Amino acid sequence: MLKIAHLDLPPLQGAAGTLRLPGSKSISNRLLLLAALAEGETRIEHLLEADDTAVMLDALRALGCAWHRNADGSLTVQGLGGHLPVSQADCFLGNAGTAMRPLAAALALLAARDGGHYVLRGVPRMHERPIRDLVDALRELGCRIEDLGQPGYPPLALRGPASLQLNQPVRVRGDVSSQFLTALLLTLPLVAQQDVVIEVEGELISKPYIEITLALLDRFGVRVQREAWRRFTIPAGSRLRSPGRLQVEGDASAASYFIALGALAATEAPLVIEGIGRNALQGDVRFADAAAAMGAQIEWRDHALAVRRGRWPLRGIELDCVAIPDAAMTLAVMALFADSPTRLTGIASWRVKETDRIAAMATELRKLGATVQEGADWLEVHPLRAEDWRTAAIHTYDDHRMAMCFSLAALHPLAGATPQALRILDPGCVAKTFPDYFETLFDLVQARSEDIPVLCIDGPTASGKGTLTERVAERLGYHVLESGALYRATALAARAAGIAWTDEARVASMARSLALHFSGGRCYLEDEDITDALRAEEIGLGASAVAALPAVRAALHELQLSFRRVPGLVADGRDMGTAIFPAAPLKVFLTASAEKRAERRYKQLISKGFSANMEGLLRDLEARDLQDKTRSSSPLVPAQDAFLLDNSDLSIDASVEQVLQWWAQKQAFPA
Ligand SMILES: Nc1ncnc2c1ncn2[C@@H]1O[C@H](COP(=O)(O)OP(=O)(O)OP(=O)(O)O)[C@@H](O)[C@H]1O
Ligand SMILES: Nc1ccn([C@H]2C[C@H](O)[C@@H](COP(=O)(O)O)O2)c(=O)n1
Repeated sequence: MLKIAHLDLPPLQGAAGTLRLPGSKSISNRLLLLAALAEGETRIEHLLEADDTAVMLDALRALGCAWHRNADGSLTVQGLGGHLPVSQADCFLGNAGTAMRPLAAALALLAARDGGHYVLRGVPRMHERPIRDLVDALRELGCRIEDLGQPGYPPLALRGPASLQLNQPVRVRGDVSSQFLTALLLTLPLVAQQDVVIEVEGELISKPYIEITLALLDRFGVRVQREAWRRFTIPAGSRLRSPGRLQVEGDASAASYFIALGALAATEAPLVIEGIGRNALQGDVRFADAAAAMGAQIEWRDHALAVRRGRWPLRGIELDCVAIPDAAMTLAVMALFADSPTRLTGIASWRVKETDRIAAMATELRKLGATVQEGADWLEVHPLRAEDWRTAAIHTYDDHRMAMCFSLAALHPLAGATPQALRILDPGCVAKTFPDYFETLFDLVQARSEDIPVLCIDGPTASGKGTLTERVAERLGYHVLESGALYRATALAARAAGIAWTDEARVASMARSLALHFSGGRCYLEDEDITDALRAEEIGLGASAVAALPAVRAALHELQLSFRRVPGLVADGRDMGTAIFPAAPLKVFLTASAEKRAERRYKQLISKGFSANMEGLLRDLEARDLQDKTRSSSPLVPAQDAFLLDNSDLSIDASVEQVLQWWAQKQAFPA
């Protein structure tokens, strides 16, 4: 997950491959609540692991519900059988509407029936998201609900006991958010000693979400009778009973970004999206029809969608998006790639989501140069013409969907006109529903190699290149190439095979076939974790020896280039700026006095439990410097255009800030 201030995207060119969607947010949080309230134990597979489910799980635990993760990643919830073991709790629900609304209903009803005092609160934006319609419906039933802040908005206190009036139908508005009706449907079975009737006022929006609610209630043994979309009856004697085991389907709203990606950029082969298919429960899967209307070619499979570019440019459409409110945001960005305007209507609910999404979308699309008109419940986006494109820093308003859909703008053909397509501010906000969104995207997209930025950090041993590289890459969300590890692995593998480090042909042949891979900060040769073995001083000397052989350097050249992947690379070594990435936009040559470097290496070895001797280290380090500087092939010298950084008396943090400052000066968006 990227926890950085901003993410710079290079112009993207194509997309291919297969991805697995995270679990649906809407299904995950409904299932968690039902499983917690039901009788019996429920095992949930493919549950979404993100901020919105984390706050729900924390709240359930605070309410006395036990749950645990299983070795296979599934989650087991011990149902409470409709009775809370705690009579007081204060729950923080972040910005998760799918947790706030149903928990408010559940706790209001249980407090009324059994007594208790519960508080629900969230982040400041949650306290601006209306809940009055639900609170009014619950008050009409007799629940005692206190507004702790602005009336009609969280935070709320839910108290009891109170006498529940279930003889009359409970009325709830359906035209602001369907989550109010969902909250009542999920929780009224807790008090259904008699038939409980819910009547919807106004035209119900987002009906597919109610279908999800009804389908899940059915799995928990509650068969709600529905008359049109106006009247719902929970039969007397309804009880929530665990079905035992359940699977969460992939998130259909999250699928929209990849359906769009396929439509925009899968020109060779389809992009395969696993986790939803033709029998998907979620209404947002119908986003695929909208994308098809714009020109996407979509093959529906049982549990996957295969999407490729069809009509190009895309076709502008006019669509009532009331059934696909979340996924519809993606259409607004696709509209930039069309040949006629796209008009999205029925999106009034965007105004009360994580942010005012109509205003946010219009503002940010305009930053890219698009012409956009907006109304109370509609948005019209015009195709982005060549002369209008502008690279922009996209504000995401702490809204995961803003970050995800705007990343697609980097595919715009005009984005290639600038070295940096666009900047996404606060990309970490995707953690709400899709913590690995950007990593998933980067695995699927392609860019011209020369468009992918590289920062080179070269310098002598123990100058701190590796440390600086890691920190800078972390701050930019870029990949890392620790090229010394490739020479070290070659030396290690040669020694294991009994090949002398001076045998150029055999060592080079070994380097060409190295089965190396990096994962979770560890380095593997075949299946063996060689991370620690690589750091032995002796292997460092061996690496220096094999690195002096031109055939070995040539053998490792391609492998090093293959690390240049979207969104960017920070490469550390001796010849990154001079030989491997000579056109890199930023080259840093990092040095420190030999004494300081020996002292750092000494401390490093001792802290890892290795024995070390200062004089010996200084001697080895100077010998290595000499060998690296004087070899004929790619010697250790600063590139002509490198910035020199002597960090003998500079802390790690100060070195990182210096490099980031140099980098910012090279960017379209200086810090
Ligand atoms: N500016 C600094 N001040 C003090 N210590 C530092 C500084 N930069 C790095 N170090 C420390 O120096 C040690 C060596 O750093 P690092 O392993 O990053 O060097 P390196 O140049 O990558 O070495 P090698 O080329 O041998 O892999 C580490 O323990 C690191 O924490
Ligand atoms: N780009 C590179 C990287 C490393 N080497 C050689 C020279 C070093 O002595 C040895 C080990 O590197 P380290 O892990 O200490 O960075 O590998 C090189 O020649 N070119």
